[in-house]
Formats: sequence, structure tokens, C-alpha cells
Amino acid sequence: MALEWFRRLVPRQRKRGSEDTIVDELPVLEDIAWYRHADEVESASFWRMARRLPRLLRQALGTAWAASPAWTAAALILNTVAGIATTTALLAVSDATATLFAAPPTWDRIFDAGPALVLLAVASAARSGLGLGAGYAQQRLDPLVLNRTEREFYELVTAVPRAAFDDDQFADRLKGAKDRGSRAVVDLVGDVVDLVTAAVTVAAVAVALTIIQPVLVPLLFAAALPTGWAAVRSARLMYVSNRSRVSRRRRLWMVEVLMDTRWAADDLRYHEAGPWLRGQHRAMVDAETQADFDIIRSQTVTRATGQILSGLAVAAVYGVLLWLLATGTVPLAVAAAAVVALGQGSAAMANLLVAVNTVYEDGLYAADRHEFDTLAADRIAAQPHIAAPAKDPGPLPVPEIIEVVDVSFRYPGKDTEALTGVSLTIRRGETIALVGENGSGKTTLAKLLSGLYPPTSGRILWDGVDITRIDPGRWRPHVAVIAQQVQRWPFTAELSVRLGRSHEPANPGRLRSAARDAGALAMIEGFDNGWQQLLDAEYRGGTDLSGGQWQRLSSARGLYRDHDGLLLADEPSAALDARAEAALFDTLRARAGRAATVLISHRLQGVVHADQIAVLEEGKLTELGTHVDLVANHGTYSELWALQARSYAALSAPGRCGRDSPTTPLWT
Ligand SMILES: Nc1ncnc2c1ncn2[C@@H]1O[C@H](COP(=O)(O)OP(=O)(O)OP(=O)(O)O)[C@@H](O)[C@H]1O
Repeated sequence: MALEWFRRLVPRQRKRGSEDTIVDELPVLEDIAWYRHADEVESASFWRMARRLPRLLRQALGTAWAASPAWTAAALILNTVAGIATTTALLAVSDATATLFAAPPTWDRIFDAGPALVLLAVASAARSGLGLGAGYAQQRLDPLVLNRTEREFYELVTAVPRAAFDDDQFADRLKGAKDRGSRAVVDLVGDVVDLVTAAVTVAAVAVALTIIQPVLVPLLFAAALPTGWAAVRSARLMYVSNRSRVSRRRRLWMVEVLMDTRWAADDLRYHEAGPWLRGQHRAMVDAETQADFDIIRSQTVTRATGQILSGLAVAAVYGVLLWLLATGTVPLAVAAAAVVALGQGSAAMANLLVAVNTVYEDGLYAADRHEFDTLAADRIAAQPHIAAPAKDPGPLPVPEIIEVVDVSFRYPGKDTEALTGVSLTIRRGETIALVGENGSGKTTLAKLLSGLYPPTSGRILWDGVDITRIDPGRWRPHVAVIAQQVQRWPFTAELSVRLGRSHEPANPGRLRSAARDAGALAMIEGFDNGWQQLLDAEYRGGTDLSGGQWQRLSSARGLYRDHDGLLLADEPSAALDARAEAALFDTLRARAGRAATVLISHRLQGVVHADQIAVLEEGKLTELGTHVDLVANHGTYSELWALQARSYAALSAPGRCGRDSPTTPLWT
């Protein structure tokens, strides 16, 4: 009954008030899977939590030990010895009070209590000194654990297969792990040391109390239980609330980034999107505030209940002590020592319960990080080359023939296929052009060829070897990409170009030739700081580039990485001016007979001399052949060609000035 009452206090995401707006506008706010998990935690009992403690302790100590065995041992040993000093001090108090209060004090009795008082002073000083040392060890441990935890996180995030980033659950868990989970792993280590310290102190007080009067020991624990229950319950309420809000916070963060980052600043103003974004932000912040109010109310009710029960329990403890005193079971001197011990004991118990609570709370968040680690590690391990390692792990040579055999592909979470039964062959020295309307699957095929995603079915063979089953490290060095989506790396021009070979020392000759071939050399040499120019206007001395200049840099990056392997160029000239476009196509043409090139372009005059032109329609390969074959075929390609020819003819009609006609190929 009481449990039910408290359960009702747990805040849930509900459609109400301002939240209605968000749910209507931004539907992906609630994640059922997360919430189901949260429900599980919510229904966890105090004892179930207590049962989790040993595992949490093991995990935290394992993490700390891996980060630094020496500082972990120092923190634990110093805290334990400090606990022994506490017991000694308490026993010394008991001894001194027993001597002093046995009868009215005399100078003799004061001298008799001298050794106990000296022991008390020494033990108290030792406890303080050891506590200081333990704190120092703990603080040294903290950054070591943090560094290790973050390093492991980024190792996983960068190694995880690309498809994981299309999965909303993965994204939520990544955010959970990054936001709080990783920090919680670090905090958990500190919490465990605090827990050990508090437990040692409680044990010390319990030992001292047992020696003074054993009846008081269970009373000490009984008095602390309500506070402990309230602390743990509060932590659980907060955790459930946080976890159920993760999707909304992710969305809130995204809206904030859209409002305050430079890359969105132009579009936001062009389209006057500020008010709408602010409205979304306000609605989500309102919902967050409401959720905060809910949790504050629930926690306050829980804590108040705990404190009332705890107050009653403390009163009962002192009642028992008075009763023991009244019945003569405990002499006055012992009662005085017991009051001191109980005072210290309840402080230590409070610390212990706070420590248990914090371990539990951080343990819940650290579990998010562990969950993410497991999810990421599972995805990494599920890759065929890891699940079934090849017998010969050596690197593959530059391929002579690449065969795409009956390849189909569906993006994670999608019902429809982006590619269906595509088959084609690319020979070394040949250029194959992929053409087709928007969304027909060209980039997807390029992504499969680059190994970004494995096909859902079918095979991609390099000289007969199925590369989708083997370690990409064996063949990806032969693949260079000029991507459709130009990544604006905020580095120097040099680093931005040599990123694809950043593990090798910079090769100035190759840097210059890649930049020249991409039409980027004059631009780079014209920068204030030349190759060392920082390409990020948000930093001192940094600058920004035009869309076409970024694209030239992106081409230079692809060309610098390329070593006569497979070059995938996806709309490499979309933002280029006519001169830069012609220069880039000259570069691509120069690969003929030497290396394989896959070129994606909507500008058909750029592809007329490709050895093969593959037409994709709704993910299917519908036409394959040379330009002449396909024009004669009177299919989609011929139709697209005629359309472009017509618009160019119109532009080049007398009195109009336009760009070259498709009959003047860029690829001559
Ligand atoms: N990461 C993704 N997740 C889900 N669907 C995707 C993803 N990327 C692309 N798609 C879908 O796959 C289909 C093929 O997209 P693709 O990018 O390959 O087309 P494309 O032919 O390169 O188009 P464009 O000419 O516009 O560049 C489209 O329907 C697209 O919506």
C-alpha cells in the first residue's frame, strides 16, 4: 500500500499543458524501450539494491585498479587504518570517561585517565592525518580513472560500425553514457572509497560500542535505517526521472545547438526560424521544469518521511539508553561514553547511508555506461571479420577486378531497400559512372563500395575475395573517397588535406600535387598562413571558406589519400566553378588505364566518356553501358541526356550565354 503510494509520486512524461506542443511538433520524444527499463529500476526493492552493491563495488574497484593499482591501494589502506584510529579514539574516550566518572573526580583519577587521554589525542591526530592522506590518494585517482574511462569510450565510439549511428536506441544510449554515464563510472570509484571509509568508521564505532555496551549496537543501526531508505528511494526517483527524459533532453540539446552555433546561424536568419525554434525550446524547457518540480516534490515527501521516522528511532535509542541507566544495567560512566559513541556512530551511519545511496545512484548511471559499452562492443564483435577471423590476415593488393554481385541494402530501421539486386564489375583502369535521380541509391552504392556499410545481401568481391567478410583494415587503405557531404574539418589546411594519411609523416610533394589536381593549391598558398592556416573562424587566426573552396579541399583530401586504388568521387564538382570543375575532371580522367574510378554526377557531360555508365532507379540497376549504347537504348539515360541537352541548347541560343553544352563533354 505504502509502496503503491510512493510509486504514484514517480514523475512520468505525460501529454499535458506545454508538453502537448512538443509531442505534436516533435514526435520522437518518448522512448518506450528506455521507459520499460526505467520501470524495472523503479520497482527494484531496497534489498535488491543492496544485493547489487557487491557487483558495483567489484566493478568500481576493478576500474580503479586498472587505472592505478598504487593509488587505489593507498586510498583503501589509508582509509582502513583511519578507521582503526577511530576505534582506538573511541575506546580511549570510553576508558577516560570510565576513569573520570567512576566517582567524583580527584587529581589522582585525572592522572589515572592521562594515558587514555594521550591515546585519544594520538588516535585523533592519526585519524585526521590518515584521512588527509586518503583524500589525497583519492584525488590522485580521480583524473586517472577519468582519463582511462574517456579513452575507452572514444575507442569504442570510433570503432563501432557506421550503421550504429542510424539507430535511435544507440544514439540515446550514447548520449546517456556520454552525459552522465562516463562521469558516473569515475564518481563510482570515489563513492566506493567513501563507502569503504564510512563502513570502516561504522564498524569501528560498532566495535567500540560492543565493548562499551553491546545492546546499543542494533539500536544504532535501527536508528539509521529510515534515513537510508529515504536516501535510496530519492536516488531511485531521480534516476527514473532522468532516464525517462533522455530523448527530450537530446532533442532540447539539438535545438539549442541549432540556435547557438555558427553553421546554423545563416539559415536560421534567412528563414526567420528563430521564433519557432525558441517556441520549441520554451515548450521543452517548460516540460523539463515540470518534470523537475515533480521530482523535487516526490523527493521532499520521501525525505521528510525518512526524517520523521529517523527522529522517532533516535528518540527510541536514547529512551533505551535512559532505561538502561535507570535500571542500573549501565553505569553513568559507561552511559557517558555511549552517548559520545552514539553521536559519532550516528554521524558515521549517516555517512555510510549517504555513501550507499551515492554508490547506488552512480551505479545506476554507470550501468548506462556499461550498457553502452556492451552494446558498442557487441556491434563491433558482430562484424564478420571479428566473429570469424580470416586465416590469412595480410593486406589485399590493389584490386584488378571489383565485382558487385546481386547486392541489396536496407538502412537500419527502414522498411524499404535502398538497393535491390545490383550487379556490376569495375576493372582496374576503368571509370564507371553512377547516374540516376535523387534518392535512386548512387551514394548508397558508393558507401557499400567504401565499406561504410555491409550489404544486407549479396557480395562485393575484390579479385574474388568477399571484402564484406574480412577486416576492412586489409583493403580500405586502397579506397579513397571524395564525399558528397563535404566535411569542414576545423584543422589547418595541411591537416585537412592529409587527414586520410594522418598516420604517415606529411609528404609536401604529394600535398602540393593533390591540392593542384583538386584546384586548391593557389587558394591554400594564398592563405595568410599558407598550409598552416586554421580553417575555423571560431578560433583566433582562423578563417572560413566558400562552399566551392571547401569542396576543393575535400577533393584534395581524397586525392592525397589515393594511391592508384579505388577512388569514389560522389558529386565532386557540385559546388565548383567551371574552371575548377574542368581541372578536377582532367585529374579523374588521368586515372584511366591506371586506377579504378567510380564517379557519381548529375552533370551528364561529365560522364560521357566513362567506360561504363550505370543508371540506378529506385535502388535497381536499370541500364549499363557506354554513353553511345545508352543514348541508342532510348531509356532513362537517353531521356535525361536529352533533357539536359535541351536546357543547354536553350541557354546557348543566340543572345543567351550559358555554360558548355552536354555535347561538349568535360571528359574529353
Ligand atoms: N542513413 C540513411 N538512413 C536511412 N535512409 C537513408 C540513409 N541515407 C540514404 N537513405 C535513403 O536511401 C535512398 C538512397 O539514397 P542515396 O543517398 O543513395 O541516393 P542518391 O542516389 O545518392 O541521391 P542524390 O542524387 O540525391 O545524392 C533514399 O531513399 C534515401 O532516403
